[in-house]
Amino acid sequence: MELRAKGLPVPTGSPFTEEIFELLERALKLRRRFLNACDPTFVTDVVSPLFTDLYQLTMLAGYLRHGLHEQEATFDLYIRRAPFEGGYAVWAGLETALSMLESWRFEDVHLAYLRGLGLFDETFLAYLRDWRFRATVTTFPEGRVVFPNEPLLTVTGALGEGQLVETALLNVLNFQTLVATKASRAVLTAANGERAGSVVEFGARRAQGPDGADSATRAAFVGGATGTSNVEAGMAFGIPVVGTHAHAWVEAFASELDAFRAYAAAFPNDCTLLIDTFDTLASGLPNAIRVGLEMKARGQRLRGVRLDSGDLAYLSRKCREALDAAGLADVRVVASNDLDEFVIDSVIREGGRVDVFGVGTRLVTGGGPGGGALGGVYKLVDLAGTPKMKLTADRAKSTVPGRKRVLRVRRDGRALLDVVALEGEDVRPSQLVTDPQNPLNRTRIPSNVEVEDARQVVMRDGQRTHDREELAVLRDRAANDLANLPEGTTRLLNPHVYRVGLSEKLQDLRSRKIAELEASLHS
Ligand SMILES: Nc1ncnc2c1ncn2[C@@H]1O[C@H](COP(=O)(O)OP(=O)(O)OP(=O)(O)O)[C@@H](O)[C@H]1O
Ligand SMILES: O=P(O)(O)OC[C@H]1O[C@H](OP(=O)(O)OP(=O)(O)O)[C@H](O)[C@@H]1O
Ligand SMILES: O=C(O)c1cccnc1
Repeated sequence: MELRAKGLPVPTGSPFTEEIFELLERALKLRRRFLNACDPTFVTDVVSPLFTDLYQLTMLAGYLRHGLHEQEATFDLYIRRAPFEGGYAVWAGLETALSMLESWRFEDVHLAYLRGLGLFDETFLAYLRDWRFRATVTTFPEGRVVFPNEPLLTVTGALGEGQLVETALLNVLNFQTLVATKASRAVLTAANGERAGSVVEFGARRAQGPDGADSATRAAFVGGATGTSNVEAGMAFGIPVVGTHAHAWVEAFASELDAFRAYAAAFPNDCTLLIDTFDTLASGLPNAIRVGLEMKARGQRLRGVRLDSGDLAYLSRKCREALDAAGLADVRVVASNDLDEFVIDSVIREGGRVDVFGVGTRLVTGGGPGGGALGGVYKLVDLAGTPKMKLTADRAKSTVPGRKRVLRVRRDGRALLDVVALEGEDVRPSQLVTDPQNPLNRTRIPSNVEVEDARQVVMRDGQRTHDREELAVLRDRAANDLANLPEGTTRLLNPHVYRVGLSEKLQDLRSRKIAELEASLHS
């Protein structure tokens, strides 16, 4: 039928009409703003306001029915643990999330689908038709280094608006923060080398779907990767695209030498040769050196050689020695093959001479111990001026009620600790702060420090309060923060635990609330 000609799948017996498919096409176009956090002109496929868990919609319909949807609610988004058993996280995905909040509208096609579920009445669907995100968002700037147990992002506005965006906010911010943090770990480790290496991201083929790949590329760049092999993300976000060639190129020619010469002829200004197709030291390296010298004689430069198997420390040293001895000291050694911060660390400790680390799978999937997913949560902490909290069996892990501010305490520019206080509360040196996970662990804010608000309002009435920030600004912010943490905070193994403390008033509120809830449970 005609609809098939449009390339859209038509389920057998589908109730969809031609008109609805027109609407679907329009909705798909609307989705295109989402990933495009840094270049509003770029068009890519994105998510709609149906990117939510069904229970957000059922709760919202229920709030509407009971007249609660307009009550002013405050939700805090936070993490309970730093990813990768590390000491920090790099806050990423904010621009993406804000683009989404700004653009979400329920189109006819969405409403038609929801109607078809048979769960919702027309009053609710009419409410959704006019639904806009008009709330206030307060958060850390993107790229900032952040810590567990502090509100990273706070939404204040109508209950019905704050509730609906939970799933998408968590999805975007959890994933990009995970990947940016992973990237920063590889980048900091690589930078410790004798010839400080850089990290480029090679993960598209192993990422969780195309949108996962694009988001991961963006986040990896915020975390300090210098380039990507993902061309779509390169275009969307203005990230430098980089690459070598694959084994297939070598296999496609009669010999490795022919393949190298052909690549050099095709890309004289950007030629990095993969030297492990047959035998790295006996064949790949000598052939690459031969081609490098031929290029040099033509006034060109072989840019690099890539190692993709074997002991990368040993082989990179051998490459460096042979390249230097041949007068090709400016040819860089690129390494890839299941890299992560731990392999990079090992290669460097063993005297490896790698200039560029191409990191794929373990970066874009945020894999490794303590990784896989970031467990950020989004909790209601105040409703119509009444602080709210959720109790857990382990009382110390219960949520922290109330509307808050977060302060970063620095000395000589270096971050020392973060204080979570009540909104409007004055925070000064020498005040006591309490560990959110252990009320017995208290400390005083030191003297001779600067105390600054760590978060700012980035969206008011659903509109951004600032222009979009360039990706390069976010990345510089992350690099600068990472360089100004207490010693040991970025260590891979058993890092220093950066202190986050609750102010006295906030701790009092939390204790009172726990006592109240416990009393009501036992009455
Ligand atoms: N010096 C090193 N220290 C620690 N790990 C290393 C070092 N060199 C390489 N590795 C890692 O060792 C693992 C095994 O690499 P190796 O090339 O031997 O096997 P492979 O991955 O099966 O090879 P291939 O990709 O050719 O199938 C890879 O994850 C690689 O990142
Ligand atoms: O190892 P990653 O960190 O994911 O980096 C990307 C990998 O992708 C390519 O390999 P390819 O997909 O061709 O397979 P391979 O593992 O057999 O080399 C490349 O040669 C890297 O090894
Ligand atoms: O350009 C490369 O070398 C590359 C790209 C993707 C994956 N692995 C390697």
